[in-house]
Amino acid sequence: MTNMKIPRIPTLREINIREKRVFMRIDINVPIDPDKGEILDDRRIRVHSQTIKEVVEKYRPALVLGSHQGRPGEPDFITLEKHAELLSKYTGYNVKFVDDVIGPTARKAIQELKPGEILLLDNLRLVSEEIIEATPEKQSYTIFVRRLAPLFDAYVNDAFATAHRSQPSIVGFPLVLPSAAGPLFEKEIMALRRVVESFESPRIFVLGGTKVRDLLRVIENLVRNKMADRILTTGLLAQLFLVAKGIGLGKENMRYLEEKGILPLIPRARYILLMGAPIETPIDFKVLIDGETRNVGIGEINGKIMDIGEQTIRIYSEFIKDAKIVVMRGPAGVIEDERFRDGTVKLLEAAYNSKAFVLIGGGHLSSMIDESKLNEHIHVSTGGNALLLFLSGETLPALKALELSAKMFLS
Ligand SMILES: Nc1ncnc2c1ncn2[C@@H]1O[C@H](COP(=O)(O)OP(=O)(O)OP(=O)(O)O)[C@@H](O)[C@H]1O
Ligand SMILES: O=C(O)[C@H](O)COP(=O)(O)O
Repeated sequence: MTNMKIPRIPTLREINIREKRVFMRIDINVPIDPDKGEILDDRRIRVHSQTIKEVVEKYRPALVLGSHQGRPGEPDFITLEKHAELLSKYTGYNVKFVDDVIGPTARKAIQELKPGEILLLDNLRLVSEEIIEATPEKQSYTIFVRRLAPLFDAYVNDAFATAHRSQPSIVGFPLVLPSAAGPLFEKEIMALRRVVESFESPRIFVLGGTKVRDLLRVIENLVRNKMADRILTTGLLAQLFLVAKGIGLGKENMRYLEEKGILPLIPRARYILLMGAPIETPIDFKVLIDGETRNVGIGEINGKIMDIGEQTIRIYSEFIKDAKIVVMRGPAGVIEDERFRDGTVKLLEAAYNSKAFVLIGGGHLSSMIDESKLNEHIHVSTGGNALLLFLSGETLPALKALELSAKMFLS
């Protein structure tokens, strides 16, 4: 158990959105094929569609949806036309789309929306202010918020997966509009209580993917709050810790880590190890060399590391099987290529078969779940790093902003 307390946040039962004009922040940031620009997995869109449908049927708001997709400069930074088509398919409503966010076209579309209708704005990160992190107070003065807030009666945050970003669409609106957490957000917080308020151990965290900077912050919190018995590393995080341990990964992998801006994090990773963090690293990898895949031990790495190896899968699976709490975020390998999905799939299988309470987070990782294997011991979060930062003891900016909003509009 940790000394964390989960703040009370306003829900839809506490604000009036019936037939009102509502801005609902969702997170339909989904994995995108870097070459074709196609949506690789629409799980987040399906999950949000269910909630959107419930809200529209229950309250008939004129509902304006906003989400980001990717980050400027990355291949997955695209506009949201395809997202709107899938939202229409899964909600059964004709979800209108406007290729604008705060300009005159968007504002006109918002003002013309009628109760029971749904409009999706374009990628919120097309507005430069949206990629800047600042306090809720500062964000409430952005052009973004000042342009759109006057058009709405209320704001709903259903984007748990972006709750760790102190960006205008997450923390700016709650200070100027009556606000609440959406149904999905509320459900995520209930699941997290199970992990935070339990004594059960061993508590295993399986951390992978590429958002290494975010993950180091999580690990530092986990160590400080004694939240983890073991941290099993995969993805680029595993490579960083191996380098921090002084294990050579070969030129090709070092060059890749440099391109991804990961090498400057080596001292921080070394410090985490010196602090005695329970970090486990792979003992073998699946590599790509001259177009062939091979399983190699960490003493003999050549070729490009693409997934964790067979021995590591076996050892990590044992830890997962014997755990009481398992938290997983980020894939173990380059899952866009089916040759490198074994690590991710096998660790997920260990989680399905474990007696532990399992929390699975992250867009790419969630896209690999076999939904037929899920059971009541498994909560699939829409959040990736938001989930982890919360679990590791950080106050999520979105929760702080909703708490401030409740004090201003609901007390
Ligand atoms: N060894 C590896 N080398 C290069 N890329 C890797 C490796 N292992 C995993 N990846 C990449 O990690 C990416 C996903 O990382 P990310 O941190 O975004 O995970 P996620 O599950 O989407 O979490 P979130 O939802 O928080 O983004 C995939 O695009 C995958 O190709
Ligand atoms: O996938 C996620 O973690 C959320 O959508 C946040 O995305 P970001 O890391 O680009 O802010």
